[in-house]
Amino acid sequence: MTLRALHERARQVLDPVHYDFMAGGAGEERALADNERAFDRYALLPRVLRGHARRDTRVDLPGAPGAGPVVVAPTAFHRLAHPDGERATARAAAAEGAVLVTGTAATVTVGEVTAAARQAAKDAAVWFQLTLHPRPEVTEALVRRAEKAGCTALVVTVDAPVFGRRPRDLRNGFTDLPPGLAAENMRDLPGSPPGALTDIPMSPALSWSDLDALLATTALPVLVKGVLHPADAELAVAHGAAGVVVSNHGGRQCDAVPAAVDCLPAVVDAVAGRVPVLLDGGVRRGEDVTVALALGATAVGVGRPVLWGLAAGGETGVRRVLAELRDGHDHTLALCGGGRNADLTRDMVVRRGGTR
Ligand SMILES: Cc1cc2nc3c(=O)[nH]c(=O)nc-3n(C[C@H](O)[C@H](O)[C@H](O)COP(=O)(O)O)c2cc1C
Ligand SMILES: O=C(O)C(=O)c1ccccc1
Repeated sequence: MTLRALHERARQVLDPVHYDFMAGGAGEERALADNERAFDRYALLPRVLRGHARRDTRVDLPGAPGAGPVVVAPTAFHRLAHPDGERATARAAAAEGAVLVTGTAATVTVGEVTAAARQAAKDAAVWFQLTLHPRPEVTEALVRRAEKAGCTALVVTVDAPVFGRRPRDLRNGFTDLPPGLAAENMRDLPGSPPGALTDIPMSPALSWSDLDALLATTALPVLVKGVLHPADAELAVAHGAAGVVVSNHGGRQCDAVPAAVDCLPAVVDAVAGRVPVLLDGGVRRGEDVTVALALGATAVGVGRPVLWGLAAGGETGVRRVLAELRDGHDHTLALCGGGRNADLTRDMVVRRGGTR
């Protein structure tokens, strides 16, 4: 099944309210639409006769040496898509050599997620996405859970000082998980009542000093996710981030922002090779991976396509999505005369309908 067919199947099998939660974005969904459209505006200018007989598209990421170039971006509530939820996603990512970012809003505990990943591949890398809690002791408890589970990096989401306003969810009245599902990592945290807690507090009071505090409590590498402005990328590196994720949260936060991939080159320039730069938002085919890497990304994240694969076919569906993106990129790299991702350079990306 193609990625498009998996999406169509997912739309058929999902509760329409949950489909809307996954597919939708903030405001008029302009940022959401632009993430995908932006890739249509880039074209690749292959180089020829480069003599690379073999290819290797693996990348080195914090806590994940030799990982595939496609990372599973953190998305909330996988058990809405499939009864096995994040367990199925973890097995699929591990089997395909992809880093899985599980997180604060997972419906399976981080310990069960890492166990499922390791069962599928003993060297599987799982990262933990963290929503910084206004009370530092809560954040710290989450970090301890991720460390104990064997996560090899943390990803701090910084583009959600407040929750985005999403018209589809407001119209559908989607405010809570169905009975039996919960944000399992949020159970029994310090100062919270025992039992399930689906409410993940966001805080506009957070600042770079909260990142400093986090870095002081963990030895894990910490990536900062949700950077669009090059000055923030510079700050993230200066504060000790091990990586920067260029992302507009899949168009789910501020609707007025540009497509994530359009923000990538300026961030890559600001970071100047000091740490890896990842890109997520709108990656839907192997060629999109190639374009992002040619523009300077070390790896890309995918959100919704993984949810469509999960809803349509559980572990198998997710494996299809990850394999298709990885193999599509490998094939495009070959067509561009490359043997390694580093053979893709920015001069090989031009505007469609013109030359630069
Ligand atoms: C249903 C859904 C839930 C998400 N939940 C989170 C989350 O809990 N934390 C986070 O940092 N990003 C979250 N994201 C954003 C993704 O990590 C990623 O930035 C985005 O999905 C990438 O765009 P794409 O869906 O076009 O690939 C979510 C995205 C979706 C679609
Ligand atoms: O929906 C999202 O984009 C998201 O980031 C999120 C975070 C916490 C709980 C639910 C969703």
